[in-house]
Amino acid sequence: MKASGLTKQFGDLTAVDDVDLEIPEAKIYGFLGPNGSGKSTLIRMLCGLLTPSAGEVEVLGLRVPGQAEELKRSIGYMTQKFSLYEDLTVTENLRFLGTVYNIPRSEIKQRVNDALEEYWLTEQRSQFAGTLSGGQKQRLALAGATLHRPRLLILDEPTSAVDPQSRRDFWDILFSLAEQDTTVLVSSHYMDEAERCHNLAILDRGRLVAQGRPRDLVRDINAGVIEIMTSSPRAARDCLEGTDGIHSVAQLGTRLHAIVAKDIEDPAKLVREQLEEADVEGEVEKVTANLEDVFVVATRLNSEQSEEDHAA
Ligand SMILES: Nc1ncnc2c1ncn2[C@@H]1O[C@H](COP(=O)(O)OP(=O)(O)OP(=O)(O)O)[C@@H](O)[C@H]1O
Repeated sequence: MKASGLTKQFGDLTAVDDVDLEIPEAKIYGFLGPNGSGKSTLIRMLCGLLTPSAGEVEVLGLRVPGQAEELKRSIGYMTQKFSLYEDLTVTENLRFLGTVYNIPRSEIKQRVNDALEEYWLTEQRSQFAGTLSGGQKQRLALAGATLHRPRLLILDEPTSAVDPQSRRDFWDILFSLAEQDTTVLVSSHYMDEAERCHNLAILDRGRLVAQGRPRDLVRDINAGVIEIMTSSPRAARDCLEGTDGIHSVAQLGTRLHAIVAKDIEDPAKLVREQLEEADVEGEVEKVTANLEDVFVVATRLNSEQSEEDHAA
């Protein structure tokens, strides 16, 4: 799957700005970005649900926008909003979707039974969808989105309303779908979810600011990451923020992560000196970056680039 020069304008707003992507098949590909960064707009263009203002997509051997109608039959789509009928039972919802997808009548029953089993909903089969728990609703939505066995599955922030255990279960299902040859595109603003994807694109204000395997992104981060263990995180933060060469400081419990510009030769020394000057005690250590650090650096470089573009 390949996209080139993909752009979407809504009036004056460029929601997606000249994005090139190469997405491998039968893998889970994640889109990470804050609210409004263009994730939904981008994935909707990738699967032919939204016509791009410019650019092209080649997916499952079809071209979008030209062959978007044909493509729609091969995709499954699930959004964060529960879109099934609350006053139909689990089975009725799935049967109904079977007819929408034009699955032959003789096959629907078997498919629905298989889906109930695969998505652990057999016990709830006669329950009204509206009375399911958050995690069960989400599995039902996924069962519905995959009933016609799509080769491409699109999930737009699918796990925003469920607890961590349900999220883990959900991801187990996604991995087994990918193993069965389904390409999965998933948008999220959770770092722990992004970490699970085989590949990841980071978006910021419509631009693609980084892409790669999560562990490569973390390894190749363009900055030094310094961890500070301190009993006065507030004071440490105050003295580090605004220091030349320190891009940002994020608090994770009693630890702080300071992201230091890559041209600073000894980032730990810079942090130590700042703390000493402000009389704040703490242990300082250079650490391996995490995805949140990658995200901070990528979005920061993007704002600097935007400012330069603006000034030019
Ligand atoms: N149909 C539309 N008309 C006008 N503006 C739109 C439309 N759809 C999206 N936008 C705007 O485009 C930008 C990107 O929105 P999009 O929904 O793609 O972001 P997102 O990263 O998916 O955000 P979220 O995490 O909040 O879902 C936003 O500023 C949004 O207001």
